[in-house]
Amino acid sequence: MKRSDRLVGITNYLIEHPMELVSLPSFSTMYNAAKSSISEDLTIVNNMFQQEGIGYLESVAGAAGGVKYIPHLSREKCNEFLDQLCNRLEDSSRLLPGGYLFMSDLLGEPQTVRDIGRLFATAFSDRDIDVVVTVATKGIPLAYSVASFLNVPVVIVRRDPKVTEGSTVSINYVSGSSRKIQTMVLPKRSLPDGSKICIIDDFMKAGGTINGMVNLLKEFNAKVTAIGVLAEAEDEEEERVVEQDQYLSLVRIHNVDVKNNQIEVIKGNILESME
Ligand SMILES: O=P(O)(O)OC[C@H]1C[C@H](OP(=O)(O)OP(=O)(O)O)[C@H](O)[C@@H]1O
Repeated sequence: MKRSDRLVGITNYLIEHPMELVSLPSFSTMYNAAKSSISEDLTIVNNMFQQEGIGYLESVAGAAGGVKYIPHLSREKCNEFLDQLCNRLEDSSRLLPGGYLFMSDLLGEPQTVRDIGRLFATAFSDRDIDVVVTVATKGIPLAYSVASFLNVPVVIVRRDPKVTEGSTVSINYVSGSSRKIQTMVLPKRSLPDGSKICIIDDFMKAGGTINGMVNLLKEFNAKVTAIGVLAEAEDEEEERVVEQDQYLSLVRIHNVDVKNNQIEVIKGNILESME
């Protein structure tokens, strides 16, 4: 097989299997090529990934070694995407009662959801994450996207117990959005003890929902190592229950002026977290 053909195959395989260790011998077998040729191929692919600003190959030495494709958007691509996101969201017709924003159209676009997942994975790929957790419903597509780039499973917290899920753990929390006591439920068998968790949600206002998930996960002796929200809104009435340095947001809803039907949407704090 020619090098040019191998490069197409190797590139596709790595992009399809982010964060997964692939040994050189397995590539040699896949493409019937010497390890030295594969090693040269991987150098070319790594250089191109970095030139394209889509990530890099991490080499793992030793007999059980190999390479991992680490999704990592360049700062330029992150800025470009966040600018587009802010422009699309800064549309006063999206404004909903209570300072909420209609975002379901974005959450229905596979390419937008993929880009959001890739951006969070860029910020979280160096954190030790076993599972991505979200709460039904609007956080679900984002959780799957982030999880696909981190190569980890998704666990979904419900707001009501289902007989089809076995014994469950539940906690009560106040979501600033509805200002009412709500319940969060997670089946006991959902998470191995001590799991390291990335929490993802679409929106954070008072932070009661995020905080609820943090408290629920304490019941599983889980460790929250990353929290990501697509959008955060400043909540005038409610004191934010999640500290600024505990979460990353892609965009921030700023200066909501319901009377004049105006909103300003600016970049969130995610870029500050990246070198
Ligand atoms: O920070 P808080 O003040 O708690 O609000 C953020 C919550 C509220 C809203 O969910 P809902 O629209 O209530 O529920 P769903 O996601 O099922 O649409 C959003 O998806 C976050 O989960």
